[in-house]
Formats: sequence, structure tokens, C-alpha cells
Amino acid sequence: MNQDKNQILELRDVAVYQRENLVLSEVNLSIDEGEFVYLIGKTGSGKSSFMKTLYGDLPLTQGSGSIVGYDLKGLKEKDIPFLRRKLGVVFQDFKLLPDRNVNENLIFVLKATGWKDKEKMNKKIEEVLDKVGMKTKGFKFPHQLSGGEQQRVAIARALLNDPELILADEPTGNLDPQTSVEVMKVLQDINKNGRTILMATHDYALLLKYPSKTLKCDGSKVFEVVQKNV
Ligand SMILES: Nc1ncnc2c1ncn2[C@@H]1O[C@H](COP(=O)(O)OP(=O)(O)OP(=O)(O)O)[C@@H](O)[C@H]1O
Repeated sequence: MNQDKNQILELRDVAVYQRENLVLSEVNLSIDEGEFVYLIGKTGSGKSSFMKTLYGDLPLTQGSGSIVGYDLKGLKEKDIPFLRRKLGVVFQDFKLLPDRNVNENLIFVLKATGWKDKEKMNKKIEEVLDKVGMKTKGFKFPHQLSGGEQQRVAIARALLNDPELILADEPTGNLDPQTSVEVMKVLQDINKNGRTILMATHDYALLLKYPSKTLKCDGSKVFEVVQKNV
């Protein structure tokens, strides 16, 4: 038994609903600190609903779950912003604010999460942009960046509050294969530095290139698969 590892996520007998429709049931799984875990499954199999449950967008009404120290079952509306500070969420469509440049996008998030000291903010922004290879692009507006660059900025944004877990929902879904690999390398790097990552993806080429623990949504269940069965 491995008692040394910190559990970042644990779900027991969880069911996920979209309104009254059961999307997933009997979900039992855990993720340890430092793991890189894929979540795969066909369109409509429940990957996004699963992710939404983890970041408090869908309430956990059945079963029990804890994530980065928060009890998902008892989660109150007012706890959600604090939970999200301990999670870095990355989406397929980047979700950068189009009316401000990269630096301003990042400052916006820092301010919204309680940062006040200008010097510390600037230092943090430089640090996260450096991590994703975008240090020189802070003055650019989102529309002046390629899709891959925008996603790297979105990953930098996810890193701002040193999250314990990064939830990436189809982060390469809008990118061409080569750019996908570049973004994946950034995520791999971040994981090698100790950050835990759960990534929903359709991209089997990435799975083959960067094999790792894989969970599959299928038939309203989530289970671990070995790669040859993927
Ligand atoms: N807001 C919603 N209201 C009602 N039903 C929803 C809602 N969002 C998703 N669903 C349904 O829940 C099921 C799971 O959808 P979900 O988006 O979680 O799947 P997914 O695996 O992420 O698919 P994709 O890969 O296409 O994003 C689908 O049957 C979908 O129609």
C-alpha cells in the first residue's frame, strides 16, 4: 500500500447528471499528486460533464468526492472561487479576453483572485509566461497570436495561483497536430515539475506519443484502461 502519496482527487460511487439525465454512474477513482492522467471517450460520453463536476460547475449530488482538499458534496457557492484557485482550468477554446493583451489578461485574473502588489504580480506574470515560452509576447493581443500561442497563454493563466491540479478539457482540440504536440510538451514539462494534470482528450496520437495513466468514459462508466485497449 502506498501511503506516501498525497491524494489530489478521490471519487466514491459518484453519479454525474446533466439536469435529470444520468451521464455517469458508479464512478470510483483517485488521482495522486504528480500523476498525468488522460480522460478519453467518445463525443457525448461525459468527459466535459465529469470535468465540470470537478471544478464545481455541476454539483455533486450523489456519492462522495474530494478534490485538492475540498469536499465536493458539501461545496457551497461561496467556496467555488476558492476551489478554482487551487485548480488550473484549461479549455479547448482558450477563453482569453479579446479586448486586452496577454499581460492584461493575466493581471485581470490575479486581481480577481486577490493579488494587490504590482511588483509581485509582474514577477508572477513573467514567471508563468516564461514557463510556457511566451515571455516576449506579453504585449500581444489574443488575435495577434496563433492558436497554439493562445493556448500556451491560457496554460500560463492556469498556473498563476500555483494550482495543485490542472484540469485541461480538450486543450489541443482546436490545434493542428504539430501545434498540439508543442502544447503537450508544455503540459508534460509542467507535470515533470511536480504538477498533477488531468487532461480530457480525443487525440489518440498524443496518447501514443506520451503514454500515461488513462481513464475512459464509456457506457456511463469511468474506468482505467491499459493502452493497448484504448
Ligand atoms: N447543459 C446540458 N444540459 C443537458 N444535457 C447536457 C448538457 N451538456 C451536456 N449534456 C449531455 O450530457 C451528455 C454528456 O455530454 P458531455 O459534454 O459531458 O460529453 P463529452 O464526452 O464531453 O463530449 P464532447 O467530447 O463532445 O465534448 C451528452 O448526452 C450531452 O448531450
